[in-house]
Amino acid sequence: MQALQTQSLRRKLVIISLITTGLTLLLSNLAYMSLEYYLSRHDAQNKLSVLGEVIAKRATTALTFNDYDLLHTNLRTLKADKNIVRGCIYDENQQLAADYRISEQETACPKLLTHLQSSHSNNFSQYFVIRLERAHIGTLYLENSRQDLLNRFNQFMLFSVVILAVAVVLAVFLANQLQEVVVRPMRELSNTLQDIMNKKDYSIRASKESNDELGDLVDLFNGLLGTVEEENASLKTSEERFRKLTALSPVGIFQVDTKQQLQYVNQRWRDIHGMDDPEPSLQEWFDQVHPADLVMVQQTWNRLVVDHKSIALELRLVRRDGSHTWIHLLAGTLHDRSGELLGYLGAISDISELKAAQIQMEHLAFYDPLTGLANRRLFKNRLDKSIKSVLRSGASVALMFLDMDQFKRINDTLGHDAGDILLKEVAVRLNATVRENDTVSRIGGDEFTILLTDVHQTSDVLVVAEKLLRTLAKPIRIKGQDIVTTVSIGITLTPEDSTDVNTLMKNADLAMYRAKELGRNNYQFFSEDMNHSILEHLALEKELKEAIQREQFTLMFQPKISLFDYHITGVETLIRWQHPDKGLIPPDSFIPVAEETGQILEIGDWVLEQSCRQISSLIRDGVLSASTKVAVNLSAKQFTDPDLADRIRNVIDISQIPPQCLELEITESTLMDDVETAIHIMQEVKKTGVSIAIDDFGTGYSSLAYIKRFPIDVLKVDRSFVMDIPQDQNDMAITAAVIAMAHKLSLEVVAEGVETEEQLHFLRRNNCDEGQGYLFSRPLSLGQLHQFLRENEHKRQANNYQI
Ligand SMILES: Nc1nc2c(ncn2[C@@H]2O[C@H](COP(=O)(O)O[C@H]3[C@@H](O)[C@H](n4cnc5c(=O)[nH]c(N)nc54)O[C@@H]3COP(=O)(O)O)[C@@H](O)[C@H]2O)c(=O)[nH]1
Repeated sequence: MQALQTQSLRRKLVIISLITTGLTLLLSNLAYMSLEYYLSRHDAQNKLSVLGEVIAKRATTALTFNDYDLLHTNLRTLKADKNIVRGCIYDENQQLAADYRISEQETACPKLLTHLQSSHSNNFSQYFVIRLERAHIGTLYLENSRQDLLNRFNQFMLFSVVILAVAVVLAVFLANQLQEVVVRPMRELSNTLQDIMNKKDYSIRASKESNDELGDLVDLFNGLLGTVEEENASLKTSEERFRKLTALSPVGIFQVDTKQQLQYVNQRWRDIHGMDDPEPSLQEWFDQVHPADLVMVQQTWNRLVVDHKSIALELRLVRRDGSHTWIHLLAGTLHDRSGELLGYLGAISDISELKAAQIQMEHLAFYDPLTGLANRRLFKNRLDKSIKSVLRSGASVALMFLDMDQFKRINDTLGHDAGDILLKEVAVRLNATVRENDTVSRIGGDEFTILLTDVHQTSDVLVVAEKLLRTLAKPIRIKGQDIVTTVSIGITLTPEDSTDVNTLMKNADLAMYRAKELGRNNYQFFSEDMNHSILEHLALEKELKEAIQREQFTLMFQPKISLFDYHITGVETLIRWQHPDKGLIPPDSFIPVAEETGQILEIGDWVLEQSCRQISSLIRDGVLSASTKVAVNLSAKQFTDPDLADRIRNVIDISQIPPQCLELEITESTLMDDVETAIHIMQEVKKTGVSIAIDDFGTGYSSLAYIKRFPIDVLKVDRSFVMDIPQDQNDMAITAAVIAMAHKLSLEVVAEGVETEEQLHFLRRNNCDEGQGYLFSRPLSLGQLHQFLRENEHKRQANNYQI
């Protein structure tokens, strides 16, 4: 059977036919021959039995009477049957009585029955008892030849062989015919298939020649070809679509096989890489990856190759021309239908522009566009990281909060572009002063923060702070002018002061406030006391905001008296805060805060407007003469407000007060901060028609050279010089000199804080023009002022003016 499997179908058919036919014939002939032999032998034995019985009966009488002739005659009847080759009759003594043999060649019957045996092995014999009545009187022996049977058998054998030979020939012929019927269509199918495979033409069909099972097979085969053709067509369409898509795709497509060879790349892929190689390799691709991204790319690629996980990554390529391209790469595994891994398919897109925009956006999100410094967000981020790091390392980090002194004034007077130049220069200087690991940021306006990392002792921070003050104090040349700018610095330390970012920022801010309060251009470390007082400050600021909204302020008026004839020359308006819970709050308690927060501008507007309104009504009512002046205090912030002149004009318009009735009191220290600017502002203010008085004169180290240039009208001698008259000779000398000097400059002189007769006499003796103080009157409400003015006028008219 094994050998059969390697044979052609045609041979198999022939062999199977031959074996089947041969075996069938052989078995049937054998069966038939056996049956025939058995029946013939049975017939011969029957015949021999019948013949033996007849001869034995006939021999009874002859043997009884010892008639041997009759016995021989009896036996000679056996001649009629050619197959009986011997016949022997024995008497009761087993002595041969008569015998017969068909020819002399046959063995003669032995004398004694006991010596009798078959003369030929092919013969068969039979014994018959010869009886008389019941007595055994003799024995008949007959021997029959089988030759006849064998002859018949041989003839049959010969016939069977002939039949078998004919059958085999017939079987071979039929098998050949059968193979033509079965194998030929199959061979045609096979040829058709071979043809299709050679030509790759799935439109070829096998021809159907019969309507049997083979015809069905051809139908099925053609049906299968139809399906294959359809699938092939759709595969071709989809391949064509894929080819077009990849050719037109704005995305670079690539395929890598399991041996890590680049199998396919589209044109866009080449364009992105700037590669012209007809067959670029994966190694060439890896060579193009930016060295800084290489490890990350290899690790990610291994994840795809080893773990078969899809990957997505952004990386830089260094193109052949040296330019950098940012790409986004997506890749995944590619399997066939059975799930077998074919390789990896991926897409890349050029995200350089996107990345540039992203980097720009990130820069905008984390950096100050003007100075390029870190912005508040990035600074807080780094501060947070530093806090975590110092908590681990045990070192310290210092946070500095810097606010430029007088930046607004520079911005307002020289313009915003000058302000920008100044900020940029400050940024450069700050950066140059600290170490590379430290972070400098601009968190808004003129506020900067610095993060000093790795601080081991407070003195380190101190050194940096002093260096910063020195560096920034050097003049900066802007628009042809040397600008000197200073900063106030607040410092807090982590983890000592706090480990919370927002608290640290607040601490440093508070410390910076304190530095400002202490006269600017200095640094202050944060402390809990400071925190407390600044919290109060903040609370006050909040309450002030409400006070402005609800107009909780009121004005007091303090008269100024002519020291020649004691008539009222003017009134100084002094603000009070009518607090709903705390009662009347004096200006010293809230004006500095309002000044710092800028709320003073709103409050100052209100004071100006109310002062002019109320005094103008007094003038209209005839209570005050039209030459009486109303003096309003201006804080430094109000004075440097670029809209000051407009505000004044506006108030004059609203209140209808003559401009010459309004006097602005500006402290000496305000003017001395920046003399040139102060002169410029005063000149602008003077254009409105109002007069200007220098308040608190003598406390601000004024240079006489400057005073000469100031366009002022009045000089108010500070109360501190007047109060010790006549006890303090120095004060008396200074006061006298100031009065004389002012008169030389054609300025009127007002002495503040006149409380005693001695002071009054001294001032009169030294020709001081006017006086103001408790000796004449304390600050009065509007009603009280009304009464005071009436009483004063009565006294004057009665010429009995007595203080
Ligand atoms: N920017 C503004 N500043 C204002 C305004 N109103 C007041 N102020 C300034 O507040 C400071 C304190 O003012 P006040 O508590 O009103 O004190 C004034 C007088 O009450 C006080 N004075 C006057 N005479 C005497 C005296 O004989 N003895 C004595 N002990 N004190 C006296 O002096 C203050 C007025 O001083 P001056 O302004 O220098 O003339 C004060 O600096 C005010 O300027 C405001 O609306 N805006």
